[in-house]
Order: sequence, then structure tokens, then C-alpha cells
Amino acid sequence: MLEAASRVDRGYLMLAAECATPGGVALMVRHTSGFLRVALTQDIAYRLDLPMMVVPDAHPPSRLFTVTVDASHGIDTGISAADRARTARVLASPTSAPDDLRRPGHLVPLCIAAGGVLERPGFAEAAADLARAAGLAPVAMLGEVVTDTGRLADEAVLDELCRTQGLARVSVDDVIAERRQASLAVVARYERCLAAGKCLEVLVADLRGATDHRAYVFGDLDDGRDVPVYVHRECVSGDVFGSADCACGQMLRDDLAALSAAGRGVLVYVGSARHRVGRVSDAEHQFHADMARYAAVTPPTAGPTGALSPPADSAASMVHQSATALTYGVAADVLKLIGVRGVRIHRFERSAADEVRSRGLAVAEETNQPYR
Ligand SMILES: O=C(CO)[C@H](O)[C@H](O)COP(=O)(O)O
Repeated sequence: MLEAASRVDRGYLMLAAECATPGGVALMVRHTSGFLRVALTQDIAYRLDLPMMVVPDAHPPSRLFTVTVDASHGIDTGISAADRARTARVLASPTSAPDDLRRPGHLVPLCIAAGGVLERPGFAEAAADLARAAGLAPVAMLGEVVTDTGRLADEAVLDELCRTQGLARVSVDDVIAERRQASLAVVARYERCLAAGKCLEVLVADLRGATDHRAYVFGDLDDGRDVPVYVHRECVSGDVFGSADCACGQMLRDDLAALSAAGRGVLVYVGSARHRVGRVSDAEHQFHADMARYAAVTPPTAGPTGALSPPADSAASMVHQSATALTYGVAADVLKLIGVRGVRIHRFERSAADEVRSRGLAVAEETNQPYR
């Protein structure tokens, strides 16, 4: 596994712990540093009574190693490939209990973020997510590939290893893309007659945040290219009850009317996460409150595009940026699901356009209107 197809500065060998065999672990030991970690969920670490090796000192912590372990039964010293394969299988078994492991040992369990690779784009999360995607326990062995001269392997070495051993090559970015798309599903389509005009409402369930999103499709999207798009974040007080504290409701009505008049385009209505999965969702929940607090103390400034936004280095700006990126990222995934390939975004901000591009959609033209 690589970080991304375009960033090949190190590579990991990975093995679903449930499938660990002496031969598989021997291959890992032969081609890696031999320091094998086992990525697993915090729930599993809790069930198996695996405390942290040290108290994490960073926020968020970069590595959550637990105490090291060996299987309690059926092994010799614990260091051989056969012994480590057995220990890995004990870690992955849903029936294992704390007594099935002894501490310290020769494998290092490593706890992953609860939201997996969508919360923390690390190799550990990607390994566990891949195992889960294969229908196995989210427990996976991993180790960095090194050369015989003791350096981290470069692209040529990794290519050769994959070729000679018949290994699949995947990147953390691939796992992120797969999980984003797999967590969305179209659950219903309705012909709607809105105040703005007739359109198709597509209801999309989002398993990540236990919420749903809506796409309001006007006209025919044809080949899905160059589609005019507006993106709205759910704001119940503004959209439904007409709160005067924000401009959400008015913008929503204006944008639906603009799409109806144009006869083609999509308004993506991004729902708020009902359950918090990591800091980014927190940021989305806090968005309106923080922007309101920010607006009370500092008048927004006009940026180079004319869009109004908080000063770049303020805490409110960071919240705003991450909430914007999150919203537009979700919107891009919804658009891809309904067949959109390229967009013209309205009311864009730079971070929004970048996020949409990073999800693989072409951004043909950005029509900016001031953020209100
Ligand atoms: O020990 C490490 C690097 O030597 C890593 O923390 C470990 O391999 C997991 O990778 P990531 O931090 O990307 O999840």
C-alpha cells in the first residue's frame, strides 16, 4: 500500500490478520523492517484488555500503540513467523478474550481512529478498512517495506516486489475514495413541484453520518458534463423557519429559482451529520454558531474574488474552511452518484472548488457570488 499513486516515498505490506499464515508473515518479515504492527479498532483493544503502551501526548495522537502481545497458547517464543501468525489470528478472532493473550509479546497492536480512513487518512486505518471491506475482521498486520541495504523501499523496489510476489497494489487514497462512495446510496426519487418549479428530488442515504442528502435536479443532465450546481448546507432554522439570523433560507429560494429559470442544473442539499464521527463533523455542527459568534465581533472582509470570509488565520476561518470543504466534498460524492461528471459551481469559495476537483469532478467554470 502506498499513500497515493502519485506519492511513492514508502510502501507497506499488509495482511488481513484473520488470514495470517506462517508463509504470509514470513514474506512480511523478509521484506519489511520486521517491526510488525496490527491495526485494530479501539473496541477490539478494549475487549481484549490492551491498554496503551504510553499515554498519548499529542492532540490528536499520531500513534496509538498498545502493550505488545503474544498468543497465550500454541506458540513457542512468539517471534517466529508461525507464532506471530497465530497471535495475529487470536487478535482477529471475535471469540478471543483477554486471557488468550500474554503481555509483553512480539506483535504491536495499533488502534485506529473510530471513523477509519475517513477520519484519519493513515496506513493503519486503510489496512483495517480494507480487511473490513473484504468481509473480514477490521484487524490487519502492516509493516514498511525496506531494501537489503536498510533503506525504505522506493517505487522501483515496490514495483519489483509486487511483480515477483503477485501482490495487489493499492493506495490510502484509493481506500478513501472507495469508502466515500460506498457509504452513499440513492434510496428514493420523487417528481416534485416546488415553488420554484418542477424537478426531480433524489434522496441519498449517508451511512457515515447517519443522515441523508437531497439532490434537486432541474431539466436533463445529458452527459453529466458542465452542470450548473448550487450547494447548500442544511440549516433548519433558516431554511424551514425563516430565521433572520442567517441568509440560508433566502439563498435556498434564490438558487432554486435560478436553476428553474436556467432549465438545467442541480441543487445539492447536504444534510448535517446526526452522529459525530471525528473533528470534521464537529466543525460542521459548529459552523453556524461559530460564524455567528465571529460575525458579532469582526466584520467579514472581501477576499480577492469578492467572497466574504473571515481572516485566513482566525479560528473561525479554520472552522469555516473545514466545514466548507466537508460540505462540498459530500456534495461532490452525491453528484458523482447521480451521474454528474463536471460542474459549474455557484457561490464557490476556493477551498470548495479544490475539494470538488479532488473528488474527480471537472470544474468547468466557477461563478462566484458573494457569500452572505
Ligand atoms: O509507526 C509508524 C511509522 O513508522 C506508523 O504510525 C504506523 O506504521 C501506521 O501508519 P500511519 O501512522 O500512517 O497509520
